[in-house]
Amino acid sequence: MSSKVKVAIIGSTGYGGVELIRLLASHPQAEVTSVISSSSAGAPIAEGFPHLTEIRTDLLDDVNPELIKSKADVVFIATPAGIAAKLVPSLLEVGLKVIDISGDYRLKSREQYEMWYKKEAADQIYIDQAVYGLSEIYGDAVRGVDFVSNPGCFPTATLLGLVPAVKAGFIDPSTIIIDAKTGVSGAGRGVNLGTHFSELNENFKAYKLNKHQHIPEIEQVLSDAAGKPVITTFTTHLVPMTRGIMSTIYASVNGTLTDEDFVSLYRNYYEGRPFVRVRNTGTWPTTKEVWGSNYCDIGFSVDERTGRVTIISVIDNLVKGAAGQAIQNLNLMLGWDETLGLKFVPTYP
Ligand SMILES: NC(=O)C1=CN([C@@H]2O[C@H](COP(=O)(O)OP(=O)(O)OC[C@H]3O[C@@H](n4cnc5c(N)ncnc54)[C@H](OP(=O)(O)O)[C@@H]3O)[C@@H](O)[C@H]2O)C=CC1
Ligand SMILES: CC(=O)N[C@@H](CCC(=O)OP(=O)(O)O)C(=O)O
Repeated sequence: MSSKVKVAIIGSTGYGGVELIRLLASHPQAEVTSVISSSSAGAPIAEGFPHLTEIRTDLLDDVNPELIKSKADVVFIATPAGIAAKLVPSLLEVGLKVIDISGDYRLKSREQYEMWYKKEAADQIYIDQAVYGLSEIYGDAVRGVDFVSNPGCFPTATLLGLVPAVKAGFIDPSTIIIDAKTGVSGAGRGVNLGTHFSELNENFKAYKLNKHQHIPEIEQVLSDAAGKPVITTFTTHLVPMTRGIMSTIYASVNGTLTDEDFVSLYRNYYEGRPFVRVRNTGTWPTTKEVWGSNYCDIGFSVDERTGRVTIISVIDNLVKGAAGQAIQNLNLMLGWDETLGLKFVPTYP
C-alpha cells in the first residue's frame, strides 16, 4: 500500500487542474486519488484528455466533500471565481486540507473582493483563516496550516519582482507602473470570442484596463511590504502564445543605485529559495526560459537619465502562476522540502 499523501482535484478538467495532474504524476510523496468534475462525473478523464491515456485510467468523481474525504487528505480547488467561496467551509469541515487556486480567498477585505470580482465574497471567518501562499514571501506562514489561498498568476510574477525593492526602500512605491503580458491559457479552457484563434493570432491587445481583479491583490501585498498603503497602475495584455507571463515594472529609484545593487539585493533576499533566479546585469529573461517550469526569473535595468528602474519578471502562468506554486504550498503545508516534485528544467526551445 502506498504511503503517499492522497490528493484530490476539484476542477480537474480545466487548465489549472490538468496541469496539477501533470506535475503531481512525478511527485515523490503525493498522488492524485480523485479527479473531480461538476459536469462530467462518471466519465473517464482520459476520454476528454487523450494525452492522459494510460496515465489516468480513472473516472471523474462528483463534487461531494464526504466522498473526497474518503479518498483524499488534501484537496486542490481549481474552479472559476465564486465557487470556492461556497465550497471551502464544507471541505474544511470534513477535515480536508485545502489549497484554493482561485481568487476567492486572496483579498482580506470582502468589500474589495465584491468590488473587483463582482461576486459575493466568502465568509470573513474563512478569509481570515486562509494563508496567502506567495511561497517566497510568505512561505514560513504556510508551514503546517490547513488552508492556503494560492496567489494569482500576474501577482506572482509582479510581486516577486517588486517586494525586495519595496521592503529595502530601493524604490518609491508611489511611482510603480506595471505593464504585464500573458499567454492565452491564463483565460482557462472555456471558449469565448476574445480568445478565438482568428481574434488572437497576429494580434496584441490590452484588456481590463484599470479594472483587473489582480490590482487589489498586488496592492494588498505591496502595502504590507511598504508598511503603508500603496496604489499602482497595472495593465494587462494578451499575447498570441499559449503559456507565459512577463511583468515589466517601472519605478523611481531612491538615491543612486546601480543594476549591481538590485542584483545583489534580490540574490540576498531570495537566497535558499531555488525557484527565483536573478539574472546577471545586462541580461533579461524571456517567457520561453521558464516555460513548463516553476521558476520566476528576474532582471533589472536602472536608467541614470530618468532615475527609474525597469524590472522584468517572467513565469509560466500554469506552473509558478498556478499548479506549480500550489504544489510548492502543499510541500510547505506538509513540512516537506518545497521543491519536491517541482524540479523541472524549462522546456526549451
Ligand atoms: N489559467 C491560469 O493560468 C490560472 C488560473 N487561475 C485560477 O484558477 C482557477 C481555474 O482556472 P483554469 O483552470 O484556467 O479554468 P478553466 O476554465 O480551464 O477550468 C475551470 C474548471 O472548473 C470546473 N467548474 C466549473 N464550475 C464548477 C462548479 N460549479 N463546481 C465545481 N467545478 C466547477 C470546470 O470543470 P467541470 O465542468 O468538469 O466541473 C472547469 O474545467 C480560476 O479561478 C483561475 O482564475 C489562477 C492562476 C493562473
Ligand atoms: C488571459 C486571461 O484572461 N487571464 C486571466 C487570469 C486570471 C487568473 O488567473 O486569475 P484569478 O484566479 O485571480 O481570477 C485574467 O487576466 O483575468
